[in-house]
Amino acid sequence: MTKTQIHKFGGASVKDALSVQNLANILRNRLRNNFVIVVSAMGKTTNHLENIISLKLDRKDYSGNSTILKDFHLAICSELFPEGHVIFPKIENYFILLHHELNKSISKDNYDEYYDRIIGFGEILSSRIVMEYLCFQDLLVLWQDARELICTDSDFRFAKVDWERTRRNCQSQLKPKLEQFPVLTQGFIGADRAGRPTTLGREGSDFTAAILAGSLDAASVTIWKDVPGVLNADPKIFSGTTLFVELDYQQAAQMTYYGASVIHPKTIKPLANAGIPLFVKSFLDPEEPGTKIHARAKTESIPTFILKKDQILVSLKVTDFTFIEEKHIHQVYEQLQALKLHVNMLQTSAISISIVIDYELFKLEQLLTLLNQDFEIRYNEGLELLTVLYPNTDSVSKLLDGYELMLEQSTRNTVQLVRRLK
Ligand SMILES: Nc1ncnc2c1ncn2[C@@H]1O[C@H](COP(=O)(O)OP(=O)(O)O)[C@@H](O)[C@H]1O
Ligand SMILES: N[C@@H](CC(=O)OP(=O)(O)O)C(=O)O
Repeated sequence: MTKTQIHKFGGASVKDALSVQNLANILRNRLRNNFVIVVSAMGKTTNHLENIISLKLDRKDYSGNSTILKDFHLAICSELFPEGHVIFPKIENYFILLHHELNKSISKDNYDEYYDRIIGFGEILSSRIVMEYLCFQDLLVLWQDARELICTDSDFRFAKVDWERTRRNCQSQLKPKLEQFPVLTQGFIGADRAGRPTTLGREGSDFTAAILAGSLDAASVTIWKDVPGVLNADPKIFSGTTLFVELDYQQAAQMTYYGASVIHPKTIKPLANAGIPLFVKSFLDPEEPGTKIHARAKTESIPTFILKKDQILVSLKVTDFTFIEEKHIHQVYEQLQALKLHVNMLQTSAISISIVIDYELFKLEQLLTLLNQDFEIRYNEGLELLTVLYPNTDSVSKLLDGYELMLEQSTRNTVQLVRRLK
């Protein structure tokens, strides 16, 4: 029996009608049974849905934004399908459902659960359009709701996978279908044990592909991107980048840990555990080999640059004339964990702790409230965290031109700079 292949197409690869046609062309000679297609929301749909949610939270009118989103999807369908195709009433129905959900009440207390009920509409719309288009092109695929497969806890927006149940669902529900047909499903979304929609964290569709691969003992995962593969820096920010032909799991995981957004950070672990290779390929140049991430890769230690924007540097100073001790770090980390905030960089001195965190709605003010009894807190927003792996003098010297250095940390193989535009 042929082993399953998983192919994931992100927002950029389904951002308009031409992209969907390109996706169909990529799949035309590849589709077979035991083949799973995972798709994300089209283009920037998830960001648009996030805007709608925050308008709703602020009790502002979101109807114009929702009309724009509907027209965006209908316009793509108009280019892909003839008038009267079944997709048009389907899209209308999804937007009726979306409005029904949006009409429910939202507050800071139920924000995360509300968010997960709304945000997954992007993936549902996209997967339905892509599936109908493939079938319309005589490329028969079955549509599968990922919420029936990916079982999670109820930690809305950051749900953790229940691996055992997910594997059971994949083996009992998905595998029999796959033996006969290719199946198309959504990334990013799942459901808790009560069937309530959950999500795996922003940009989590790569992770979905890895979860399905692990649960189906797949042969490989391919994620299709708008870049030639994994490069030593984001080509949208840095010039003269170099393609990694191969990476081992550890090097790839390290890059994603520091913020190389080409692969979601949780993607590598399930694949490494099962020894499943990950291919990162360009949907613009599908016959090019891209990057292969696997256990026996010949790795290159070339300078690698990773930039994280929207960073906040928080400095917490003890107020009782003691020095920083383990208990202070423990206290800070406990509150960060409660707020689900991840520390991108930590530095301690005699009397203060400095942490660098991502900007997250409401979170900074909550952190300040939780810690301002015991610490004098200062913070700077709108910063960048630049990590250089395998640095050399040449590669680091120019990184501060035009920037003010706020914090620096180096090890033998890593330099991290927190910088602010002058
Ligand atoms: N080291 C890197 N190599 C290649 N691309 C990178 C790297 N770091 C960041 N990127 C960015 O990742 C983007 C692709 O990932 P992403 O936008 O998440 O794709 P999608 O949402 O379509 O799955 C590229 O367009 C590029 O700007
Ligand atoms: N659509 C979701 C999930 C995702 O993974 O998207 P993409 O594959 O386009 O990064 C998001 O934007 O967060």
